[in-house]
Amino acid sequence: MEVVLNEATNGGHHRQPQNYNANGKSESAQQVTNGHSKTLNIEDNFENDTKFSRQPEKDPIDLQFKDVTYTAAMGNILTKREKKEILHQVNGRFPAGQLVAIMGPSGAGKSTLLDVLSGYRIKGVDGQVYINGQPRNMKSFRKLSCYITQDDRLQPLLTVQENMLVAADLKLSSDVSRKDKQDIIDEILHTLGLTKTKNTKAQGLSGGQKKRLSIALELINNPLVLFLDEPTTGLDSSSCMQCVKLLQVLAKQGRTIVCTIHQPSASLFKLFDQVYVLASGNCLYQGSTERLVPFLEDAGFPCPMYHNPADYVIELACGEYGQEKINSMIKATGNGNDIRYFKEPEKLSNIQCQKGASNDEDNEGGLQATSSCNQLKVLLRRGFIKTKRDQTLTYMRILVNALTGLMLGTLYWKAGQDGSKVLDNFNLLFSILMHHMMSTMMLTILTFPSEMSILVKEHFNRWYSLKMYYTSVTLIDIPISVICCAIFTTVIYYMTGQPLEWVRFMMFFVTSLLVVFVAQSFGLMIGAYFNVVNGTFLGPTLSVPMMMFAGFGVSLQDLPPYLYWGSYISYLRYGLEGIVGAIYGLDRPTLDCPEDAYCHYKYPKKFLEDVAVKADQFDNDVIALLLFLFVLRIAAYVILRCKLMALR
Ligand SMILES: Nc1ncnc2c1ncn2[C@@H]1O[C@H](COP(=O)(O)OP(=O)(O)OP(=O)(O)O)[C@@H](O)[C@H]1O
Repeated sequence: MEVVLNEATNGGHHRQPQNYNANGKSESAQQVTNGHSKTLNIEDNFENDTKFSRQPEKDPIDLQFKDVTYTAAMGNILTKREKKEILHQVNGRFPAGQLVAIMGPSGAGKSTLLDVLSGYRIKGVDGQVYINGQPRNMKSFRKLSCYITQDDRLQPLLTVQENMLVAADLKLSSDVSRKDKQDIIDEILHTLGLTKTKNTKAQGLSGGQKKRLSIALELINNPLVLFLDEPTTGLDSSSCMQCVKLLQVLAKQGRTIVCTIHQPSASLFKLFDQVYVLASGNCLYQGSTERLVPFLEDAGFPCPMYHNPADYVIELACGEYGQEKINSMIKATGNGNDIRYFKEPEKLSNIQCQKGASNDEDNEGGLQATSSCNQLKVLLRRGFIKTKRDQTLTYMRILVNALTGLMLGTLYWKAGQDGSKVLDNFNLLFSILMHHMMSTMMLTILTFPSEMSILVKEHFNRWYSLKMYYTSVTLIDIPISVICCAIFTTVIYYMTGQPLEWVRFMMFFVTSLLVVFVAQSFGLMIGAYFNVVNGTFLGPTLSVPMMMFAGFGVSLQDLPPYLYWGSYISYLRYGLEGIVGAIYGLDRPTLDCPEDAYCHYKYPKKFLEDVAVKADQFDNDVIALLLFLFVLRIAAYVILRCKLMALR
C-alpha cells in the first residue's frame, strides 16, 4: 500500500510528493526549508530502522470532541473562588492512525486540551468526547490509552532495564512469561534506540534518552491512543526528529497519537499527519499539515513565501497580525467543527456521534492489569532496589541512631541505676522520644511530595492502585525502622544503666517502636497534603504542643482543666507513660543512692506520683499508640486519595 503525502512546507511554494510505504517509512522525501531543499531519509540519525512489530491488538480509535469547555477554579476555600474559562467550546476530530500535533502559543490551552481528552482532567470540564462515535466510557478508554507527561517522571535510581521490567510486571498480565516480557522489552528498547543504555540508571540518561524511556514504559502494554505533552521540549533537533519519527511509525500502525508541540521546524512539522491549532482556548485550524497552506489562502491570510507555515500560523495565533484575523479563522473552522481540510474528509463522515451521556460504568473489572497482590509484590521489589541503591540514606539512618545512642549514653552514663539522677533519667527518656519522633517524622514528611509526580503519572496510567502503592510505602520502611530503633534502644539502654530485665527492655523497645511508627504516620499525613516547604514547617511546629501535652515540663496534674483534652491527643503522652512505666513501674525496688548524694527519688513510686505518670498502664498505652497508628495511617491514605482527585 502506498500513501502519497503532499508536503506543506515553505508556504506551499515548493511542494514535493512524499512516498510512504506500508511501514510508514519515507522512501525518498524532500525536505524543504527556507527555499533550500535536501533529501531527507526518514532513517537519518535514527539508530534503528524504526520498525515496531507489535501491532495494535484492538480496533483503531477515532477520537472526536464537541463543545469542550474547561473552566478552572482559582483560589482556595478560604479566598473567594474565581472561575476562569480556558477552553471555549472547542470541537475537533483526531482520526485513527494519525499523528496529530496540537499547536499554539504558550498559554493557548494545549496541555489543558490534552488533559481533558486523555481523561486526566475531569472537574470543570463540559462538552462531550466520543470514541468511534460513542460517548467516551472513561474506564474503558483509560485501559486503551496512556498519557506521557512533559517532565520525565522516572525512577532515577533504577536502570533502564529495571524500569522497564517493573512496568512490564505491572502492565502486562501475570500470564505473560518472563521470557516474553523480556522479548517485548528488548524490542521496545531496540526500537527506541535504548539498547545500549539498558544498564544505565535513569538519572544518568540524557534528556532525549529520558524522553524515549518515558515513551518506552508506556508502550509496554501496547496502547491504542497515546497522549504526549510536549515530547520534543528540551531535545536537540536530531533527537526531536527521532522522537517524532518513532511516533509516526506507531501511528501508521493504527494508533491514534496526539501530542502538544511548540513551534516545530518545517522538517519536523511535515512529519505530522494532522495539526490542531489553538489560540486562547479556541481552534484556529484543524486538518492535515499539507492543507494548512491552502486553508490560510482560503481564509485570506496566505502564508508569505519562504516562511515556515508552522511559524506563520503561530504568529497569527499570537495575535501578531491582529485579533480580527484570529476571530475570522475561528469562524472559518467553526471552532474546530470543519473537517474539510482533513486528508480524506469523505472517509470520516461515516462515523456519526451518538447522542447521550457518557457511560462511565465498566463491567470489565478493575483498572489495573494485574492483581493487587502482584502490584504490591512489584512495588515492594522496586522499593527494595531503591533503598539498596540509596545507601547513603540507609547508612545515615543507622549511623545517626548509633551515634545519637552513644552520645546520649555517654551523657547519661549509668543514670538509670542512680537514685540521685532520677530526674536526669526522666529527661533522658523524654529525649529518647524526641529523637524517635523527629528523626522519623521529618523523613516521611518528604515521602509523598518527592514521589507525587511519579505517583500521579503511574497511577493515572493504571500501573497500580493507590491502595497498593500506599501499602508498599507503609511496608517498605518497616525493616530499616526496626533495625534503627533496635540499635538505638540497645545502645542507650545498656549505657545509661537501665534495669537489665527482659520484660522491662521489651516494654521499652515496643513503646519506642510504636512511637517511631506513629511519628512516621504523622509525617505521612502531613506529607500527603502539604508540599515540602509547608510540610517541613508544620511537622515540627505541630510537635511542640504535643510535647507540652505529654507531661514533660508541665506534669499532667498541673495542666489547667480546660487544656487537659490536649493530653489525650498527644501520642507522646502514651509513649512517655509506656517507657517511664517500663523503667520505674512493675514494683521496681528502691534505687541505689551514692553515699555523698541526696536521693529525693530513691523510691520509684514517689517519683511516679510526682510526675503524675501511671506506671501500670502499659497495655492501655500500647492500645492508644496502635489506635493512633491506625487512625493516622488511614487519614494519610484518605488525604492522599483526595489530593490525587483534587489534582484532576
Ligand atoms: N488550574 C488552573 N488554574 C488557573 N489557570 C489555569 C489552570 N490551568 C491552566 N490555566 C491557565 O490556562 C491557560 C492554558 O494553560 P495550558 O497549560 O493549557 O497552556 P499551554 O498552551 O499548554 O501552554 P505552554 O505551551 O506554555 O505549556 C494558561 O493561561 C494557564 O495559566
